[in-house]
Amino acid sequence: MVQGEALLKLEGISKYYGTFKANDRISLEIQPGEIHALLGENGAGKSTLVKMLYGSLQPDEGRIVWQGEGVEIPNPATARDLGIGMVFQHFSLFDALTVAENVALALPPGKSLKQVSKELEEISSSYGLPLKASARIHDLSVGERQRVEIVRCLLQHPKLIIMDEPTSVLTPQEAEDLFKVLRRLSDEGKAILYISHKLAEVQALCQEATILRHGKVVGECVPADETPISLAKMMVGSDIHEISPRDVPVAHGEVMLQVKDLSLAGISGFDTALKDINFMLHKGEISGVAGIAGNGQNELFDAVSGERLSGKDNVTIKGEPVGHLNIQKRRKLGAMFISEERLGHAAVPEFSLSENVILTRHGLEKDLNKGPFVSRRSARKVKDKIVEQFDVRKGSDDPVAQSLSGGNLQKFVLGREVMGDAEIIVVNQPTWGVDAGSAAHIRQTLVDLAAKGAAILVISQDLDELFEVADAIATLSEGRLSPFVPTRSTDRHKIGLQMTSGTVENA
Ligand SMILES: Nc1ncnc2c1ncn2[C@@H]1O[C@H](COP(=O)(O)OP(=O)(O)OP(=O)(O)O)[C@@H](O)[C@H]1O
Repeated sequence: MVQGEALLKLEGISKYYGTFKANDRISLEIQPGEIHALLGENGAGKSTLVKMLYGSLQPDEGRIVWQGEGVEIPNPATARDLGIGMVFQHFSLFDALTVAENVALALPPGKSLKQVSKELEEISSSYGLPLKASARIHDLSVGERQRVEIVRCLLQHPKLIIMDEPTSVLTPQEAEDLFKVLRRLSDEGKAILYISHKLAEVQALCQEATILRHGKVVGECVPADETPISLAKMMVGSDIHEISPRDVPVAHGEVMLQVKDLSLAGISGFDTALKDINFMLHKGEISGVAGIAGNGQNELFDAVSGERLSGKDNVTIKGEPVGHLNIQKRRKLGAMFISEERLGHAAVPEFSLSENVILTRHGLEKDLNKGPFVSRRSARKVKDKIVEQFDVRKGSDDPVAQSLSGGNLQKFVLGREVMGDAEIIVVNQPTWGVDAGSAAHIRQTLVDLAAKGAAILVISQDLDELFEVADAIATLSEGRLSPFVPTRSTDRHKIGLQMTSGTVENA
């Protein structure tokens, strides 16, 4: 590689899905040691672009120049051989295996497990990413799992590391630790391509940014010279909306949802047991449950929604015991549930959007039911309404759910559930992977619904989000829920510490 030469140069890269152009003649340059942000709204084409760099998709047009030479990257193994590593947003580790076994699987064969263990412990301690080679993945926190991914990537000696929303699963303290590691990697000459919707962190960390809109490069900038608002404006092409919070403390109205003495053992070895959970959710109130993923969030959601049954009196909706009732019966009582896992759980991947409307809204929306039949025309109308109100971007009129970008599918699923007259809304990670403009829209929708009297429980790992919308916050740690405290009487630091301490007293 010639001195002063770009590490990576993309020249007019395009990618089509059918006739839809997801990347449109993208050009960008990354220098060695540069932390380069790739920004853009949901569906702007970021994942499509990095998949081509990692060899899991092939460009239809354009050239990838790596260290001064044109290259083809037919598969991830070639990307790794070239020195391009990726830390995935959805962790790709095997739960039942140890750290060393997971790492060994990604390395070329030939090294003994003992050798791999030694190397990984050396690299992990030298970078301040403590890990035990013999630990089983299912015993690790989400932050620790991310460390495994990073160490695994570092063992392949990458010159460029692609990171897709790495802090979305971390506490503020863990995110700070990660930034230290990334700055050190950059000082050592490793470049990082960093995708994030958190614009403040992009400003603190990244030296350069490329902004995509509708598959095209619409700008390049030095993030530190911008503000989160000006960055968001470049991405969206117009001003983004700021949340207008309710400034009056909420008077405690009628109890809409109550969870009482709820303890549930984990079903498999990998679930978290819920331990003596107690709380009340009142009319017009937004309560936020903070916590690091894997501390019982999904189990709590499942128990409240009826995905998993409990004792009859453990859960009540408007005073009626429902612990023994399934999710459809709880929906009929006016409650809506939006799960974290969009594909497969909240939406059927191979179904069109209108078919996905039918899934949760049949029996609730009058027009959808024509006697014993379902009206597809009405389902398409409901779909159009959601798409318009929640600005869902898609490649065709009624595409299958799995073709939407992550953030757009989230907007669709949330829109589907909150349309209509839900009195109680329970939502798990409402804006995970959603861009800044749409996240603001979703949060505003929740605040407005509460102002109209809905009782809302928001389970979220995003503390900024909870501080923006919630009237009261509790933390979930190792299956125990702390008492709710009014948001204005606590702060991010205290809640962040409580999330990691695991010593929370139950209410
Ligand atoms: N397999 C596919 N088939 C058809 N269209 C697709 C497919 N994958 C992505 N798309 C479309 O391509 C566009 C770009 O998607 P991509 O996932 O690259 O966006 P993104 O910028 O990474 O979004 P997000 O921030 O939501 O992850 C979207 O409009 C999406 O609907």
